[in-house]
Amino acid sequence: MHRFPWWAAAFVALNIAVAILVPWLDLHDPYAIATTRQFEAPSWTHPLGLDELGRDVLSRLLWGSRTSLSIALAAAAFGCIVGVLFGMAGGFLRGAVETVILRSTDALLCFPPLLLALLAVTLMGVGYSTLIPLMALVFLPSFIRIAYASVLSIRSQDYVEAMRVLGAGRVRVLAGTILPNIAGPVLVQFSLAASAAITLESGLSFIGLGVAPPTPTWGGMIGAGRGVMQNAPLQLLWPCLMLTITIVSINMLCDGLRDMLDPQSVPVRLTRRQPLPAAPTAPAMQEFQLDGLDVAIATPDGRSIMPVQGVSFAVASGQTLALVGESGSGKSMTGLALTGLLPLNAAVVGGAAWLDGQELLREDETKARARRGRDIAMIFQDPASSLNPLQRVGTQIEEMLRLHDPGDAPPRGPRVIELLSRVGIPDPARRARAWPHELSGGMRQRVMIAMAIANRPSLVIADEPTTALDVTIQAQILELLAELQRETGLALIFITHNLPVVAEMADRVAVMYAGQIVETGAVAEVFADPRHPYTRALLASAAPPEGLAPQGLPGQVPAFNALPHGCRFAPRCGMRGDACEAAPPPLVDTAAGWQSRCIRWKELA
Ligand SMILES: Nc1ncnc2c1ncn2[C@@H]1O[C@H](COP(=O)(O)OP(=O)(O)OP(=O)(O)O)[C@@H](O)[C@H]1O
Repeated sequence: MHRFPWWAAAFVALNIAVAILVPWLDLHDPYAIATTRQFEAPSWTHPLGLDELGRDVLSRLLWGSRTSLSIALAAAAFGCIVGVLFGMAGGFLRGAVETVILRSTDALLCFPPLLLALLAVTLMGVGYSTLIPLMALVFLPSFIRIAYASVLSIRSQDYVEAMRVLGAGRVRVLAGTILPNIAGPVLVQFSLAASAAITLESGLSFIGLGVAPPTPTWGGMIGAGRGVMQNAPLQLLWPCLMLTITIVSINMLCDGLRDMLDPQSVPVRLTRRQPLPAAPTAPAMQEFQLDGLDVAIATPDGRSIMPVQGVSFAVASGQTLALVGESGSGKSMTGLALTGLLPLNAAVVGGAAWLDGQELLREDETKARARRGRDIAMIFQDPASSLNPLQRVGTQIEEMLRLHDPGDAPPRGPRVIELLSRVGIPDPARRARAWPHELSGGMRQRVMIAMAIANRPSLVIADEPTTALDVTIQAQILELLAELQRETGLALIFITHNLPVVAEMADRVAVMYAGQIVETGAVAEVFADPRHPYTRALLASAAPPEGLAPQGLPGQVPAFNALPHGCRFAPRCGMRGDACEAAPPPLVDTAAGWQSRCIRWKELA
């Protein structure tokens, strides 16, 4: 669960309420002087005692919060609203508007805040009407910069473009789509500005440039307390304490609000229930073997779901295992669990995996990191976002080599060119110096493959590696993967939705449904005679018999927090019977190396 900082919110709310209601509170007069009662100790009548002029400290502290908070919050809010408006306009409209706004911001930044304060006070005198616009001006550039940079980074995102394609006007796109998406950094900046404004106001009051005495302010109280701190340290303690707690609370509150606005900002961490039990002895039958993998994900309501449950398979050296299934069936989570790259809110909670006889799931992060890219490599779906846009492709491949062979290795340039040439990139010496954006999608995926095989891994996990490419390029990339596999003998786990491709290039297939394997076996056998109704339905929707249109599969994959008690596929299955809904079916052997999770598989054959 996102932990909202309730205590911080309560403190800020209380502080603001006191600042507003202080004239109506039953407090001593903060200006009433009693020179004979200087520094009187705390008592029931004066809970925080009296100050150097015999004035009630509690009353001055609470009246001080009215002064300090009103100036700080008004200045930060004013700077925030104006700064965000200008920053968004500059980032969205670009051109002359952008130039004028940015150059004016630069000019403002040339004035040191203290110098600006001295100038303003000299010209306009001390007081609210000077401090609020002055501080707003000091914080304005930071808001303009934050809003401008955030808008620049998201203005070309697909979801912003989609709003424009749908016909939304500029104001609507700015207010409805861009503003909520830049709210996180703006809120953080607001908390910093509000805290800085409280400190600045206190600092100015401390040196006599803020609100004029005898008006109570925290800075004024700190200034007075400093002079007597040897004899009456409490005079300094109370305003400092108030200042510190207020600043910490405002920062925590703004961080909490940012997390609430952005569901992705702090993923819910899964509380690791127990460490994994010791792994059974390595079966070491195949290059790679996975046994009973369970992955749990924490949900925002504080519970957890199991998007991968009891998944087992093996891949021999030089073989390809295809993981297929509808979207959300747990294929990618399985791949990420094997590489130790699960999101923060997910964890492996059961099972064991062996690669070359070494158990992977119990390794600490240092070992797992050393293994990634060396023994296990992963190829992702979209080469455009997998390559670093700011590094030449040759440098990125070199980096991959250096990561696993640091130190005085022989020059890596020739190996980079050899790798580029091996993945079919023409003129590799020149292409090594290209930026990712200068290459086509197919070329970029070839570069990703070159990076994946650079350290000669034993296992490659390719997660829909051709989905982002056009059909002709898809065929070339698949052919390249098959060739490399023949050459190097690597074991390949191929995650895909494309069943004809599976038929073409995989040796074995594991069909996943709602987090479980429902059928697994040799591709030729499973595709010719599927022994689970889900496999049959998938095949019918992908490659229908001659002359028939593809048949869709009615219904939806069940949500992981509302799984059926019995067979997970039963609600969509034309063959379901009472027994199917009564208990979860086990994965049973239907022949050697061929398993199905259907209790009626014989009727299918
Ligand atoms: N970061 C996350 N936080 C919460 N739930 C997640 C997260 N990532 C994945 N899931 C959930 O885990 C389940 C399995 O997701 P996974 O990405 O493994 O599916 P998939 O079979 O690879 O789907 P696709 O083919 O669309 O990539 C899905 O229901 C998804 O909603």
